[in-house]
Amino acid sequence: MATACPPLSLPSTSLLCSRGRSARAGPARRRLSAVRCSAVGEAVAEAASARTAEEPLLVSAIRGKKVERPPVWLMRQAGRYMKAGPLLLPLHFALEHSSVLTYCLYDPLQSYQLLCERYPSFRERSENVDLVVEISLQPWKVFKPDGVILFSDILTPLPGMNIPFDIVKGKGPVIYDPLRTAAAVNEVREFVPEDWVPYVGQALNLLREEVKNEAAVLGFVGAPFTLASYCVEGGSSKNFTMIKKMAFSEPTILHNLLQKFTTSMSNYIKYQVDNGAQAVQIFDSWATELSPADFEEFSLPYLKQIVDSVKETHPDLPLILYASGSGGLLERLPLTGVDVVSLDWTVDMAEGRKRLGSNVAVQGNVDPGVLFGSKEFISKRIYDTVQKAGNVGHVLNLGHGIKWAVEFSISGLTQVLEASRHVEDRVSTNLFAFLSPAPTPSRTTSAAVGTTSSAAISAQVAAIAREINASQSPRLTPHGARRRPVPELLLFFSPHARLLGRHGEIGGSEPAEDGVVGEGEAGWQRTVSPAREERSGGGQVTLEKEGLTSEKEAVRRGTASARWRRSTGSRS
Ligand SMILES: Cc1c2[nH]c(c1CCC(=O)O)Cc1[nH]c(c(CCC(=O)O)c1C)Cc1[nH]c(c(CCC(=O)O)c1C)Cc1[nH]c(c(C)c1CCC(=O)O)C2
Repeated sequence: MATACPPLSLPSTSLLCSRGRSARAGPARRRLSAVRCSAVGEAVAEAASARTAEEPLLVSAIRGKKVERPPVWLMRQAGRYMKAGPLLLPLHFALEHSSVLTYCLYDPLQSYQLLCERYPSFRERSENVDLVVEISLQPWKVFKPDGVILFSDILTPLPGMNIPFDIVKGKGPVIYDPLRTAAAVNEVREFVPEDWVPYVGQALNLLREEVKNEAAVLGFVGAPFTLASYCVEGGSSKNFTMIKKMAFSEPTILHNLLQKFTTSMSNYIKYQVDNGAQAVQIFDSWATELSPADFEEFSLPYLKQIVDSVKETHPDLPLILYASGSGGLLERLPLTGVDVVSLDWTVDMAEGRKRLGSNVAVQGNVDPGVLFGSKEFISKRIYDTVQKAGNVGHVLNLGHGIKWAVEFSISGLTQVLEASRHVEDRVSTNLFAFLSPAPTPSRTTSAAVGTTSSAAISAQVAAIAREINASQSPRLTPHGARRRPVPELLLFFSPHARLLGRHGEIGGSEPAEDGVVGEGEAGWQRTVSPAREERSGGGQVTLEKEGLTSEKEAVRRGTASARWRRSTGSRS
């Protein structure tokens, strides 16, 4: 068998704002809340205890506490749907302490796509700390879901287990030497995350710093059977012929492999939580290819072993189990000991609840295809799901990941405002999470950011709409781009926006040196958070407004060039 490739070591200094970052020497152990994860039934009793700032809504909901609304996040929220073509957004912020009007042509809905162009290798994107943090944060900054999932893959640990793999565009995962013999399985090593994926620990730590407790930082791993299916099949599979052949003719070999994944994924979950993950989802996507009897032999015992091992050292860590198409296995899934079972949309939520029993919370289960529907249709389906799931122990999510073809409808604040007027119950905030970009943390509007009340969101959205109207910005289409309507969307300044802004066509040339990109007239300014600035060795990256004759001109010229300047002056 081929030897495993070493972890990609990418020069993160060439990216984003990471100059001189000092990664933590070791995993920072974070104390999770002392509240034990309890059964849904019991939890109602302790429901009076309100969520604290120490605990994100999602974690509270999983613990069975009564929460003001079901938390929401979307599987595959990082990346997949951010597929639209180039788009230039004129943005208008009146900064509180400055008369300078600041613009941003950075469109986060674009940025995953742009990053893919610049970093076409999935492994590169998912193994570089800066990119992982940036991509993980993109959907959170735009939509403010209650969970921020690490941008990574279930297969990321494979090289560390001596199983070389890659993800090939248009093809998916490829395992170069499929594991089909006892000898090949013997070569598989136990995974030591600290040695092989230090970028995962670093990224999780950074995500916790960035997200604070406004959302839960979610880690994830693949389940043994699902990982084994990729390794034995050599990649994605329709019929799972090879792994079934092994299971039914040489089960000992498969059990040996499953045990290796079990020990390794237990370690990996512990590593993730030690570095900041506040809940971990176990993906057993392909376990449902097994008959119930075979699930009991080839998946269930290993899942249970992982849960037992993790709960022994990390009893408070919420564990979520997802298996797509799990209707036939539903009663068996809680036997793993997980805290949450994620349902797909082929199961009715109310029936699913009954079948799972009261000792487990549920996640799901809106059909991802519903996102192709009208806003009214989406609202109705969300409302149904929330009602059927009940008040306690529900995390609203899709039944599977966002489909490739979905381009989120963010077609205007007016429409969203309209929706907010008509939807007045607790579903409304979830509706916002699905349908609208999160309000922007501009200084003028930051007061309401982070609140979950729909009234506050409406007020903020109205303020943003007024800002946009007042500025009467021209609607632009970038050079060479297909003409399309510009969403009236107010965006944020990401601490990582430098690279993205450049790709958003505000500057044309490559950086000569960190922070210096090119010459031009349009003016931009962004600030680096103190924490990040410290990590980047001090200094502030600014892109300043200079030589503009009008706002309109700034936006127009923004497509051509801009001047980035690195200043080491004071923070603004
Ligand atoms: C296409 C693919 C990859 N890796 C994998 C596939 C599926 C191939 C198949 O159907 O057999 C394997 C995989 N990766 C993940 C799962 C479990 C979830 C599922 O059932 O889809 C599975 C089965 C989690 C994930 N895989 C990824 C995440 C990222 C975090 C998030 O959910 O946003 C997770 C949890 C990211 C990922 N992983 C990959 C890409 C291209 C991306 C980024 C964009 C996208 O979502 O398509 C490569």
